[in-house]
Amino acid sequence: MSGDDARVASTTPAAVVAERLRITEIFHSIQGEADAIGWRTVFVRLTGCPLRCVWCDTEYSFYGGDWHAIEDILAEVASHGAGHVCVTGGEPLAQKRCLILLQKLCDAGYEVSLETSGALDVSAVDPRVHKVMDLKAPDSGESRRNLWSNLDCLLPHDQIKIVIASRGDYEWACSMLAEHALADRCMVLFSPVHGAVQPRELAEWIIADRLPVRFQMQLHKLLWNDAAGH
Ligand SMILES: C[S@@+](CC[C@H](N)C(=O)[O-])C[C@H]1O[C@@H](n2cnc3c(N)ncnc32)[C@H](O)[C@@H]1O
Ligand SMILES: Nc1nc2[nH]cc(C(=O)O)c2c(=O)[nH]1
Ligand code: SF4
Ligand SMILES: [Mg+2]
Repeated sequence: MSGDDARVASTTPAAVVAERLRITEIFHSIQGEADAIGWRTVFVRLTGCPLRCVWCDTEYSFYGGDWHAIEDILAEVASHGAGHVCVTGGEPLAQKRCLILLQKLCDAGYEVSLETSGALDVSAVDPRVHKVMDLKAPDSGESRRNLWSNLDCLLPHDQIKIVIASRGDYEWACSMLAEHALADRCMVLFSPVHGAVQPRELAEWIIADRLPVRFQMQLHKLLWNDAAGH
């Protein structure tokens, strides 16, 4: 194939349709986490995750799912008429073509957020995307997976989230806050593991220590208990 043929082939509808992602669910709800909390949002949950946080609330996204063409995902997102889209998982960045989805969602004019574990390189994520990047605390069982070089890829509109299961996790989070000057980089969120640490206890620790972080609870769990698809 000549160079020109290759260019034509790469822009045919068949090639576009070939850009597929494995998806667990697409649903329309109220954003329950991070800076866009409260906005009506369409969630695109990608299947698969290389981590196994012990308290993970979306284990149902580890396996299964269905292949969807990116153009079909865009059409389904549009059908809900929301201005915000949240790409989550599973670990969305475990599928390389997630980067294309993020770019196309931004091109379509949505306010796009990406929930990511912090274990995979975020450097190629479209800069228009608001990254919500976890740092995994020790009780998750996955803190060795934190990719610390990701911190230098964060933009002022991004967020760092630490999900806290115990006083030990809290103290680790305080150390990371100081050691990596986290609050100077972007907004930092501390969130209790649902059903583990008492939310009020975490709130009181933050107040007592005068931390420059934003306390966060998962709003969708208050609204709909633990129901999937919300
Ligand atoms: C299910 S994860 C999917 C995206 C990505 N794998 C990650 O870990 O960020 C989305 C968010 O839910 C949080 N999360 C998962 N289980 C939780 C729980 N039991 N309590 C509080 N937050 C939880 C994660 O820490 C993460 O911030
Ligand atoms: N309502 C609602 N808000 C969310 N924000 C982040 C979620 C996630 O699972 O990543 C989530 C979710 O599952 N539901
Ligand atoms: S990285 Fe995210 S999806 Fe994967 S196990 Fe941890 S919380 Fe669950
Ligand atoms: Mg969730």
